[in-house]
Amino acid sequence: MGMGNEPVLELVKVQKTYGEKVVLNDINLRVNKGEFIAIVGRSGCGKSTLLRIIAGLEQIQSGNIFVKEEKLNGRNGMVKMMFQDGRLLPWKKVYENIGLGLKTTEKRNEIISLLEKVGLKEHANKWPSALSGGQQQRVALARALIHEPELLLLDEPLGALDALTRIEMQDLIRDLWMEKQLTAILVTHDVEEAVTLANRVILIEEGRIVMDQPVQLPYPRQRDHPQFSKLVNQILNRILGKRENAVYNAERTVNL
Ligand SMILES: Nc1ncnc2c1ncn2[C@@H]1O[C@H](COP(=O)(O)OP(=O)(O)OP(=O)(O)O)[C@@H](O)[C@H]1O
Repeated sequence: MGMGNEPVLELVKVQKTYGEKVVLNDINLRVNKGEFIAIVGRSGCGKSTLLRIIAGLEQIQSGNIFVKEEKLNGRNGMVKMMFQDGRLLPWKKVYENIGLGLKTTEKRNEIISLLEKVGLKEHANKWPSALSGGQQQRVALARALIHEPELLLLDEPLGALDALTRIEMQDLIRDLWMEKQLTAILVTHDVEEAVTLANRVILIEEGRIVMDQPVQLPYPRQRDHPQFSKLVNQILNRILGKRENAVYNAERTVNL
């Protein structure tokens, strides 16, 4: 993976408030091309708000955001977001959902190729309601990728899926990230998922970045690798803070 020094995203002293409440405070973050960042933290710490800001869906009170060294000002075609619920249009067929916003003939081959890559070639002409939750998320992923975004934002995209489908989707996301040399930011509750996918795990606590942990294990990540569970443990213990005796049980799914 080529992770150069070319910045795709830069946040400088970003502050976000809702009324009196400071939701994000002095956020400084630089993401280089080809990186896969995972953002973790307790519920309500500001993860989704951060992603929505980067997507240009929320205003900030102070600071600056640059995408490809261009100042971000509202929504930007270079950034695409995928949500926990696929947000597919139920009255459009699968291939139409992927091609939303494109002219009918435009990118036809790319749509077909993406359908193949996400394993849905046979389902191109179906309605979204005929697909499983996991398949719908595959469509949502293809829909984000058809625009060849400079930055892919993933807001807990696998949160509603069963454990097995989740692992399959993690593999798919990793493969596409590698193949297309994507730059991605994933918000997740699942520390194991973060360590499976990311080259950096960022922890937010009460609106501040309190940890920026590189993950140097080779891909594909082996969940039974001692370094893997060690790192998962370390991050979980950091999140859990003062509870010193907290022991992570790898057999259990931990939701924060
Ligand atoms: N539109 C809004 N108006 C007021 N407060 C908001 C709004 N959106 C979010 N907040 C508050 O901002 C804080 C951060 O919310 P955010 O959704 O970013 O957290 P999160 O870390 O993504 O949580 P979760 O993991 O539960 O999704 C929370 O205290 C939340 O109540």
